[in-house]
Amino acid sequence: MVYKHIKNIEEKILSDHYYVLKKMTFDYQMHNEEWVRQMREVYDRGDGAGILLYNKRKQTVILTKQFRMPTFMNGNGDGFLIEICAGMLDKDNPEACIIRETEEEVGYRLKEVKKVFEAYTSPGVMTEKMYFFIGEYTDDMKVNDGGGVATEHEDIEVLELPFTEAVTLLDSGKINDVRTIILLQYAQLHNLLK
Ligand SMILES: Nc1nc2c(ncn2[C@@H]2O[C@H](COP(=O)(O)OP(=O)(O)O[C@H]3O[C@H](CO)[C@@H](O)[C@H](O)[C@@H]3O)[C@@H](O)[C@H]2O)c(=O)[nH]1
Ligand SMILES: [Mg+2]
Repeated sequence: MVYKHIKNIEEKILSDHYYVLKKMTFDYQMHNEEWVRQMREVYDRGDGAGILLYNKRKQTVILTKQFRMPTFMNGNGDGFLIEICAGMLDKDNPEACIIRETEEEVGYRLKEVKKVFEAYTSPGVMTEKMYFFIGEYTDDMKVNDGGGVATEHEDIEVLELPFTEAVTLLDSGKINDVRTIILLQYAQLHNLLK
């Protein structure tokens, strides 16, 4: 595909230790028609999927709590963050990924999930697109205690809490993960637990 506003794209790998950091240099035509040479560092760690798990009968949701180094480096106290269950796609499609992650991280085997939207999570810096889901869980779907993949040293605390409590955490600023904020607000907006 050729676009009129961008040409002469060069890419250089700056780091590929685990995921890939690239330096992208390109000519960009601004709205005033002037061409400028721009440089952007772009981190590519693939795409992801996340899910808000909810139970209408119990009026509960399932969230996770885990240590996140980038937040520890940037003002999040001890570095633990409350999040939706989420993971990276690896080679799966988004739906298969989120069903697998739900079993690994929180221990429920879901039969169906519903995709509610797709969004770029940090569009100035990362290529990542994330697929957002909601899914109903019931106690009989529980197959293990969750916690994440031991061999990868995942150490995930499973939080099952009343939806009202999750909303209180949201309103008091104690939920600081944007993906979690978005899905909890989605649940409020769409009366998911009504
Ligand atoms: N050794 C090593 N392991 C890593 C590194 N980065 C990630 N991992 C490992 O890779 C696995 C990733 O776990 P997932 O559950 O698949 O991903 P996630 O970290 O929860 O990512 C989710 O949330 C991110 C937001 O923070 C999203 O960016 C991502 O798309 C996804 O939704 C974990 O076992 C983690 O330890 C690294 O630099 N080095
Ligand atoms: Mg995860």
